[in-house]
Amino acid sequence: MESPFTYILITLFFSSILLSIIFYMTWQTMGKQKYALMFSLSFLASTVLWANALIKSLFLSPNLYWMIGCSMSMLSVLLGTWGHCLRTHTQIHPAALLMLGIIGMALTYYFTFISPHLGLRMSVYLYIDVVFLMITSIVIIRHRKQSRPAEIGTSIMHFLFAGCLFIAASIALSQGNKFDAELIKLYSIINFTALPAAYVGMSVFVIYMLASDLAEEMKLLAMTDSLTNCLNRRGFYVHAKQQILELQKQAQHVCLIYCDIDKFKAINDRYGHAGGDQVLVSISQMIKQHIKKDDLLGRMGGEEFVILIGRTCYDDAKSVAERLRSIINDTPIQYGELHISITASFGVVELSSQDVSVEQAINLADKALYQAKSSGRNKVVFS
Ligand SMILES: Nc1nc2c(ncn2[C@@H]2O[C@H](COP(=O)(O)OP(=O)(O)OP(=O)(O)O)[C@@H](O)[C@H]2O)c(=O)[nH]1
Repeated sequence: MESPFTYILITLFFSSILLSIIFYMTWQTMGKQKYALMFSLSFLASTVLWANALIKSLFLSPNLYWMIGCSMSMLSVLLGTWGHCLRTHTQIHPAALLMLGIIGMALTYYFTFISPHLGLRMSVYLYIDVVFLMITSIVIIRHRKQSRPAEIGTSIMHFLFAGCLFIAASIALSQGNKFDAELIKLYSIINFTALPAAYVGMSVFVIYMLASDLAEEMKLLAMTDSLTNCLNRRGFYVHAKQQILELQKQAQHVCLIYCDIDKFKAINDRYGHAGGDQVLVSISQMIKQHIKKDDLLGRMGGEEFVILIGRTCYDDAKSVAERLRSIINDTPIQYGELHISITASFGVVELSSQDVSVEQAINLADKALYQAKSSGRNKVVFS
C-alpha cells in the first residue's frame, strides 16, 4: 500500500499537466499572448517537479533529486511571476527575476554540497518562492486603480500560497542542522494538505482571471466603434449615465454636444467611401485632441458624433462647441494627396441643473442641431 502522499503527488502531477495544456491552448487561441505561454511553461515545470518527487527513490541520488526539485519549484514560480508581469505591463526586468532564482539555486547548492545544513537546504528555495509569489500578488492588485473581482481573488490566492510556503519553510529552518522527526511531520502535513489546496486554488483563479480579461475585452469591443475607435451608441449611453452622475456630484457644468458633419453625402460622392471614412477618422481624432481626457466622445452612427463634457465654469463649457466648429472649419483633412475641407454643425444642451436623462438630452441637442442645419450649417445652436 503506497503512502497517501504518493496519491497526492500523482493528483498534483496530472493537475499540472492539464493546467499546462489549458494555458498552452489559451496561448494558441487568445492571440498568442506571451503571458499565457509563460503560465503554460510554469505548470510544465511544476509537472517535472511532481514527477521528480514521485520517481526520486527509483533513479536519483538524494542530493540530485533535491537540486532538481528545488530548481523546478523556483523555475515554476519564476515563470508564473514573469507571466503576471507581462500581463500587467509591470516593468520588472526578467533578468532581475532570473538573478533571484540563480541566487536561490546557488545557496541551495552551497547548503547541500559545500557546507551542508539541513534547515537552510530545505528552506532557502521556499523563501525565494515566497518572494516571487508576493511580487505576483502585489503586481496583480496594483496594476489598475480598481481591480476586478477575479484579480482580487487571484492576488489573495497568491498571498495565501506564499503564506503556506513561508510556514513550511520556517518549520524546515527551525530544525537547524539536525533532522527533527516532529518538525518534519509538521512540515509534511503543511506540504501535503494546505499547499496542494492553495496551489490548485491559485491555478483556478488564474484561469478565472484570464476568462474575466476576455469578458472585459468583449464588453469593450461591443461598446467601441470599429472605424473611429471612439465609443459607439451603446457605449456612449452606458458611460454617459455614470459620467453625468459623477460630474453633477462635483457641481460641474455638464454639456452634451451633438455634432454632425455638413453635406457628408457629397464628400462620399466626391471622394468615395474610403475618403468619407478617412474624414470620419480624422474628425474623431481632431475632436479627441481638443477635448479633455475625461470628456466622452461617441459616434452615434453615420457622420454624427456626440460629446459629453463637464467644466467648472459655464462659459468654458459653452465655448467648447464653438471652438470645435472653428477648428474643423479651419483644418482641411488630408486624404492621400488631397485636402478635404469640411464643416460641421452643432447642437448643445446644458444639463447640470436639470433632471434630464441622457436620452432626453440627446433629443434636445438633436433638435438644436436641426436648427443649426436649417439656418445654414457650420453653426452652433444652444437648446
Ligand atoms: N464613408 C462613410 N459614409 C457613411 C458611413 N455611415 C453613413 N455614411 C453616409 O453618410 C451620409 C449621410 O448623409 P445625409 O444623412 O444625407 O447627411 P449629409 O449629406 O451630411 O447632409 P446634412 O447632414 O444635411 O448636412 C450617407 O450618404 C451615408 O451613406 C460610414 O461609416 N462611412
